[in-house]
Amino acid sequence: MPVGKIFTLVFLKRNNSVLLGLKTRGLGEGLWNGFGGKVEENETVANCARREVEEECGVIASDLKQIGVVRYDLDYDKSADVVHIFTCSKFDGFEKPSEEMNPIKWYKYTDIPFEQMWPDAPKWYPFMLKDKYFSARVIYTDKNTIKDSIIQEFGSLSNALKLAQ
Ligand SMILES: CNc1ncnc2c1ncn2[C@@H]1O[C@H](COP(=O)(O)OP(=O)(O)OP(=O)(O)O)[C@@H](O)[C@H]1O
Repeated sequence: MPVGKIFTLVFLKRNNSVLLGLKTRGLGEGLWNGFGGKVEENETVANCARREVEEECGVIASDLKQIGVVRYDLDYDKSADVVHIFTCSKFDGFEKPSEEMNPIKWYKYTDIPFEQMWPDAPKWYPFMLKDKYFSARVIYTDKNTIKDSIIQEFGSLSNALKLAQ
């Protein structure tokens, strides 16, 4: 399947909590998620991650670390979307809601609202929360139904990223 859209998704971390926002519009509306969006033309993946965090929750990320990638094979539109996953535990400024993510809330790692999130989140969040390099592949038959998924942990980012190609 050819790769279609490329996204970033960033998780800010503090004291065993992760910052999530409720998406107010578009893709994933009404679901809690990290901060991110489509990589624009002539933009690196890391720059997109930094830009989206600032746009969506007002902080400047200073130690963004890519830890994995999730590849979505969408049977219904015959393309694969790729989401590059980052964590960040140092940032400047105070987090605040935005037009796209409102409200925002720090969730304890043990208290993540999976019932109001994308259905694949529980499969790979455990790796993200522990900052383990991973890649995940999720096959959707329609927008709400996962046909199959494979998650693998890696010793290095470069190996984890092979799935994104
Ligand atoms: C089955 N497919 C998918 N499953 C789970 N999550 C998906 C996804 N496809 C996209 N995502 C998430 O959606 C976020 C923002 O997407 P989105 O609002 O479209 O990006 P962006 O802010 O650039 O949009 P605007 O053009 O500004 O509205 C993006 O970080 C990513 O976490």
